[in-house]
Amino acid sequence: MFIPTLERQCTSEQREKFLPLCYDYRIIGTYAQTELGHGTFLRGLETTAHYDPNTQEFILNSPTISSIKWWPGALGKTSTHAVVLAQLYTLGKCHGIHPFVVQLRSLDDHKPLRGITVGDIGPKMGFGPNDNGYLKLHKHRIPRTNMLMKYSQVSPDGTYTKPPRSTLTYGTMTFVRVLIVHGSAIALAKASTIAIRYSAVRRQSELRPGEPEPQILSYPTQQHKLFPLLATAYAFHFVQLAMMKIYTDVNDQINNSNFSRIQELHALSSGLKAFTSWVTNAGLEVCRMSCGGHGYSQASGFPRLYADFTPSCTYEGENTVLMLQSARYLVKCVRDARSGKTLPGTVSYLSEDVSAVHSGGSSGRDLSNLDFLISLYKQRASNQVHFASDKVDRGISAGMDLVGALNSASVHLVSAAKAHSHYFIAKTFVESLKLLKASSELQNVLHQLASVYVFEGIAQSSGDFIEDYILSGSEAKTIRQLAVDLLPLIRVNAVSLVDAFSFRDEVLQSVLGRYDGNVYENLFKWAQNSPLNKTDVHPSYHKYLGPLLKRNQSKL
Ligand SMILES: CC/C=C\C/C=C\C/C=C\C/C=C\CCC(=O)SCCNC(=O)CCNC(=O)[C@H](O)C(C)(C)COP(=O)(O)OP(=O)(O)OC[C@H]1O[C@@H](n2cnc3c(N)ncnc32)[C@H](O)[C@@H]1OP(=O)(O)O
Ligand SMILES: Cc1cc2nc3c(=O)[nH]c(=O)nc-3n(C[C@H](O)[C@H](O)[C@H](O)COP(=O)(O)OP(=O)(O)OC[C@H]3O[C@@H](n4cnc5c(N)ncnc54)[C@H](O)[C@@H]3O)c2cc1C
Repeated sequence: MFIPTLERQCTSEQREKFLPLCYDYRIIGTYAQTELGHGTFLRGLETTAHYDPNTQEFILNSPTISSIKWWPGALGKTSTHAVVLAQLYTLGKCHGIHPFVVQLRSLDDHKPLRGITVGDIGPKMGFGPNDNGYLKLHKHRIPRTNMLMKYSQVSPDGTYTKPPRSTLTYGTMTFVRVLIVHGSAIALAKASTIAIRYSAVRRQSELRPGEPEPQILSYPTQQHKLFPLLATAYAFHFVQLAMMKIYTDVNDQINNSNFSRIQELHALSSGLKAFTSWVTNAGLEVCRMSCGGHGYSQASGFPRLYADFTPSCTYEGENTVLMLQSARYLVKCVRDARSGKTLPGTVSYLSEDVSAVHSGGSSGRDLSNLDFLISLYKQRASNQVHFASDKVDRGISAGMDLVGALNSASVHLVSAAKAHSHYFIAKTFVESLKLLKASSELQNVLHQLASVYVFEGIAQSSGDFIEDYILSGSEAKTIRQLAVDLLPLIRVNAVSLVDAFSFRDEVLQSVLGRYDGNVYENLFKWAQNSPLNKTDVHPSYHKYLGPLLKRNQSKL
């Protein structure tokens, strides 16, 4: 995050000064924004940067215990520098959060500089090798030119020039949220690879006396656990490509001072980061549990995969908060649509009349047609966004201000943002396959994946579709069965579909997910290498177990 911030927020002179040092690893930096007391509420950050025109320096300070920077990756022991986000004060006025480059440690002996107290925040649930750290600033002075001034400036006499958009400071977070969508796709692909390969190797139970124990991948329940997640990994692969394309396009516009789509990008990246990381987080646990006891072993790779992925739901914007950000924009779009404004691409459906006639019992509609089903996802999203938006309007009519009305409707707003994200993902998956240049055989297999993703997505949220009369109960039942009917077809290619991710064993880090399937021998070898097995009799026997046993034996 240190380098992307410099690349996006530096003037050309600052780029020339700082970036070569980063690219050559002559300095190592972190992104120090979160504090002990604030991570979400950025306007509440307390670190200060007061400009001293006499020396043309900024004085950075951590005025309170809650203002200590807390969590930034590699801050504790590794980084020599940080981008520090602080409240900018000049000529007696506060101008809000701005980014500053601060050197933390000497480039000679790596010791913290004067005015800098820095260290590791202590052991965490995962990310063991990462020294997430704390930083306390004691009136630490930096040159004026260390404030990143691409968008806003402080002149030598202290005059402040404001940015074209205050939120441009938040640009790196948007970029990383887009990366996290990719990170979710990768993590779910890894978990699917481990679970499906192991399920092809593992044989368990005797269905009928005398018959060989079946592969657990042959059980419909095992397939129902794993194949929708496999399909989701493919869906997230295509959606991260689409998200990155939108990010790149909008970022190019921003670089040409066209800020018209910055809100749409913020809303989409926030919703997709939250949606994909929540779904992946839950999916990792389903994959682990589908591997039985061995899934719980470190040898499976799941404990580390989960412990290292799960903070994706928290960092770079806590997921609920980001869903609310996305929903806030959707509500605004409903208002714009009602006032006749044209809406941008990813939200244009909110101005369409997607109201459908209740299908009643036997609908005669083709419930296996993906284009038709995507229209139902659209209808569900539009209904939920309009419902939440109407809640906000009713709150305002009842005398609340906008903040109060948004807060009062926030549970529905999160549901609306989830439905919006889900529609975007399902639509993107189906549309991406249409554009894919692939053999008919491959198209057929990928169509099976897209179908099970779309069917299962409806099955798992059938309440949304039935409550709004988008589907009848019997139609929902039919779609649920369509998903189950697909499972044996996907079984045929399941192992090939995870092999296609091409994770090397060294990357997958899983005895269960080994490419050669040689699990049991390698589990035993792995166990023998466990530190506890260095000696047959563990040293603790002589200190504790031995005396205990001998003392009690003497009583026999
Ligand atoms: C292949 C890759 C694989 C894996 C890699 C993936 C990941 C690993 C990489 C890195 C991850 C490691 C560590 C994580 C690092 C961090 O966590 S850095 C710190 C992250 N912190 C946050 O994200 C803070 C979240 N909080 C916020 O963003 C804001 O506080 C808020 C938006 C929640 C609230 O802002 P407020 O100003 O208080 O409130 P608001 O009134 O809602 O917002 C004001 C207006 O600003 C707009 N806005 C907010 N954010 C943005 C943005 N980013 N871009 C554009 N616009 C934004 C908002 O929409 C409001 O606009 P209005 O027009 O409605 O007024
Ligand atoms: C592994 C890891 C690495 C990190 N790396 C970095 C880093 O490199 N740099 C950095 O600056 N930070 C980093 N962070 C910090 C991270 O960005 C924050 O933890 C994150 O932004 C969440 O903020 P918070 O911790 O204040 O949570 P909080 O916002 O306190 O969340 C707690 C609860 O409050 C709820 N909540 C908060 N606000 C609202 C609201 N307005 N409406 C409804 N509910 C709300 C949330 O939904 C959540 O349930 C890292 C964190 C972790 C775990």
